[in-house]
Amino acid sequence: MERSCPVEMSHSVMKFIEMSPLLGNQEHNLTLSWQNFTVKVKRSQVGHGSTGAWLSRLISCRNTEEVTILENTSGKVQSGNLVAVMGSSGCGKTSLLAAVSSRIKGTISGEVLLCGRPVDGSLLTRISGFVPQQDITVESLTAKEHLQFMSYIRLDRELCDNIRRKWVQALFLDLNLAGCEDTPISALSGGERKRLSLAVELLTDPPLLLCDEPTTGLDSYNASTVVEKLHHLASRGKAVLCSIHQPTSDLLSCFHKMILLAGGRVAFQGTLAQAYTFFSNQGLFCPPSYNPAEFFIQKLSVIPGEEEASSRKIEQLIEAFSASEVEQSLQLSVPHIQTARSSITEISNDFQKYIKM
Ligand SMILES: Nc1ncnc2c1ncn2[C@@H]1O[C@H](COP(=O)(O)OP(=O)(O)OP(=O)(O)O)[C@@H](O)[C@H]1O
Repeated sequence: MERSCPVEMSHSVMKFIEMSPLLGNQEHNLTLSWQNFTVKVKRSQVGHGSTGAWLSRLISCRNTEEVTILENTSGKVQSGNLVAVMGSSGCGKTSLLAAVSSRIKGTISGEVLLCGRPVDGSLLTRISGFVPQQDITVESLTAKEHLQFMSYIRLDRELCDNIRRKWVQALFLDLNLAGCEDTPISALSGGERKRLSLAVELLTDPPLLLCDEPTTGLDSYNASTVVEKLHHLASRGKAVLCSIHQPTSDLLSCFHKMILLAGGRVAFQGTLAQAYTFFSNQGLFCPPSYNPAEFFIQKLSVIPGEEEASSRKIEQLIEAFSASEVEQSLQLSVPHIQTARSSITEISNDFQKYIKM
């Protein structure tokens, strides 16, 4: 049965309607920062050598070891900014996105701050949307059925069907998906599929968006439509943190800033211009015809056969960056207001306004 709009709407429904400026500008002034952030996880340790491995599997008795996947990282993303997280495979891009939005299990030290104030993980998950690398969908549903279904899961139950439908419609238009509303998910193109995953996260209109490698597996046209959309969302006031694998020069220029990771540590963060300067100051000059993202990532990758030498060079770059002016000014620009940790139940009005549901 359809839920019609009651005369007396609940506070949360009113707030949803008032705060549905997806198609207009949002005036958020949010800074998410993380400081001295270290994440350790437990990993199963299978015995070395074929007998050990075989025995471990046989008796299902694996030891676990604690591995550090992010080490002493600091950084920030602000409303209005699209920030790229880059680095070679396994450097910690996904872990960073998951950790700063409190979506990772492990031993975590350091602090995540919202507008300079320490915040509770449940608040972070509620004010952020996370677009995973791999989506989980029912392939036989059409794009519209999927988004409508997700709207029942994600949005306030009191929201009337008329508003819910309009919101879903607005998202389809906004993400250039209007032509494929009735297409089964299994038949969507890679780009449409990514934009549908983005639409699901935008249902709650979060001020903070985290996207894990949204361009992986897409051709250059579809990759650019996805990144342009993220840029557009940032320009309308969202803070967007997005991991990405070696974007083309054109795609990289859509990002306001970049964070380069190596072995779970920050090797650089700042603008593209600052990256050119930093690497040049280290004697690493990106040739004019070269893709800068590829160049920077290559300099931060361990080269097979030259593990020791390349690891030493990476270590030097990390140390040089932590002593650089860019890093020092970044540290100074992150406010740190000493207050008790804000939780979902005791948040101030400042944060309450960011929560939709
Ligand atoms: N839950 C976990 N348990 C054990 N190891 C983990 C866990 N999560 C991440 N790791 C390890 O941490 C490292 C970083 O992983 P992460 O997925 O963040 O890298 P990435 O940069 O996103 O890689 P890719 O570009 O290949 O997707 C990897 O070596 C990975 O195996």
